[in-house]
Amino acid sequence: MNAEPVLHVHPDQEILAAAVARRLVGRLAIAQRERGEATVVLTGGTLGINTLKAVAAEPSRTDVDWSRVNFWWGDERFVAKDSPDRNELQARQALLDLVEVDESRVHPFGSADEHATPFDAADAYAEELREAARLEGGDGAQMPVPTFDVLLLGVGPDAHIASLFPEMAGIREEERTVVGVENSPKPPPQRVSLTLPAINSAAEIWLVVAGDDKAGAVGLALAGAGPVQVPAAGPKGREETLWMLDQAAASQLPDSLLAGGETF
Ligand SMILES: O=C1O[C@H](COP(=O)(O)O)[C@@H](O)[C@H](O)[C@H]1O
Repeated sequence: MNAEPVLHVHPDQEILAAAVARRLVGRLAIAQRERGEATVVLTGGTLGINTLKAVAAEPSRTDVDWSRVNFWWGDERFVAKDSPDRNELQARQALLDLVEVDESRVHPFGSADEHATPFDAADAYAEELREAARLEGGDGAQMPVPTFDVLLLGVGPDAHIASLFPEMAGIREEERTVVGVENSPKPPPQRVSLTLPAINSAAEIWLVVAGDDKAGAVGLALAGAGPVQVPAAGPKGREETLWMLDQAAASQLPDSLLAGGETF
């Protein structure tokens, strides 16, 4: 059963990124103690990348054996492999290049150098996820994806998550685990994204959001809007759905919701 959303509000973006980083290190360390490995799904975006920089600066990061962390991505911009727009490149520069990762456990989306279209890249990623699920012995699971311990999501001012935009085909997808995206309202126009059912297979989903330009989207998502109009309303982790916000992003939430959350 999906957990009710949990709300944490931090004073500003910097403190928020540090809090997400500390929590992520702790969660990955626990998963490694329990299962010998840990799996995280990364997000791009300003706060997503700042969180990875905060992990690199976090003293407790040594609690995690980074060579036993599996890295996946929630979405990617369909551009050249060395484009600075790539979420993968930004994540590598922020964290993965600074810790000892095992490259066989790093799973970036294919790039525009490797695939003719974002739809081809989506098919290839779906196959990679299916194979990881098979190796885990999870063939009976509803979605052919491996166990995601933590899946990080940013939220756009239009309430998009990953590369699932309001009213577009991707957010309506119910069968596939990965979709190609064309005509994204946010540049670059071609993208690849996990679908909502794949996202919702994660044990814990953390929506990390900062800035008053996101406050309207956060307010609508937590007020119970529908995911087609407000994609950020859709994520529901199997064990936890955690919203980690700064005060600006939380500024349009009603007092009744804020009272049920934790303010730091
Ligand atoms: O393009 C993207 O945008 C979203 C949100 O980014 P932000 O800078 O507004 O926080 C991000 O979650 C996604 O991964 C990325 O591809």
